[in-house]
Amino acid sequence: MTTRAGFAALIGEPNAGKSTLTNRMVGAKVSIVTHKVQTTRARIRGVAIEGDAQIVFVDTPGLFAPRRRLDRAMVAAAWGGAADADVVVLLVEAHRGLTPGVEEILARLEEVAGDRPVALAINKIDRVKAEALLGLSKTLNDRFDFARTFMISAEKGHGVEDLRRWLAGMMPEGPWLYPEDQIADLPLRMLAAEITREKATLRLHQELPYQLTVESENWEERKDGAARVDQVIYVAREGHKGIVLGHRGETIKAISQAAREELEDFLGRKIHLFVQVKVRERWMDEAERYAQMGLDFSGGG
Ligand SMILES: Nc1nc2c(ncn2[C@@H]2O[C@H](COP(=O)(O)OP(=O)(O)OP(=O)(O)O)[C@@H](O)[C@H]2O)c(=O)[nH]1
Repeated sequence: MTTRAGFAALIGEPNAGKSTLTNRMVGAKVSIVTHKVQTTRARIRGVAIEGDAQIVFVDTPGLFAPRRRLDRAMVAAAWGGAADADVVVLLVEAHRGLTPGVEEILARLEEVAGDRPVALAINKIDRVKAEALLGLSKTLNDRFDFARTFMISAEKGHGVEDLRRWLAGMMPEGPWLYPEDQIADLPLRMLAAEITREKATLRLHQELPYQLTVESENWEERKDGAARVDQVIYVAREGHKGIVLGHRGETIKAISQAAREELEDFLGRKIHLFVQVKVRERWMDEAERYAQMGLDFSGGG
């Protein structure tokens, strides 16, 4: 069987319905969390499976109205995410139409999308009359050469299947990017890995900033509502292991404690976090592989 896999970037103004749509396409579990994650830093919203295709929805955090410096960096990352994707979906709210915010996106869409196909999804069609929809579709299609236009209601589910099927067909042929049993909590794993990486970087005072990666290898839901998370901090050399461990393991203890606290705070639930250190000399290759997928775990910027 030929499999397909790739990345789809969802862009749109705040409130356009990106989370609700992801929810619909991916399954209920991740959405609650990814919605929160979306406002911060994770780059994957969720993974959908449609027939033999795997569609990875890439996040575009804080795409609009940058206020602080950090936000500007996030905006750049957001557009970067769109540029790395195989296909871009622009979500526009049916009842709001061509707002200044949508104008702003359209102005940069060509530059960002390059030769990648861009689909238009007019969302919240349950809020307007059919006549209004046709007018809006025409207005928007006059402004940009969309590969397809979908009329959807992410909330009610109308048109979502069509969109997902189309996206699946747009994915390049290739092996699936994530094992099926991991996709439900992938955004959680990534978030947890990013937090630990950040704590390690802070703690190590730039000693090994570009030379460690963090992976959440196991995420286990417990009956009592807590989760057990097993992570590995990978370093490039044997000698680096001691630096991360610290005297009598004090450094890694401090790192995992800080990471656990932030993760618990963020998710509002109890987390049992176990962090190990391992050597992986070829991690640079891995970092490159992730970069090709539009991800950046290396922190090397
Ligand atoms: N009536 C209607 N409401 C919708 C539809 N899709 C989303 N909404 C609502 O629109 C609001 C925003 O939806 P979200 O999915 O959170 O939007 P978002 O684009 O992820 O928002 P940000 O994360 O702030 O960028 C929520 O109250 C949704 O319930 C739809 O098809 N119809």
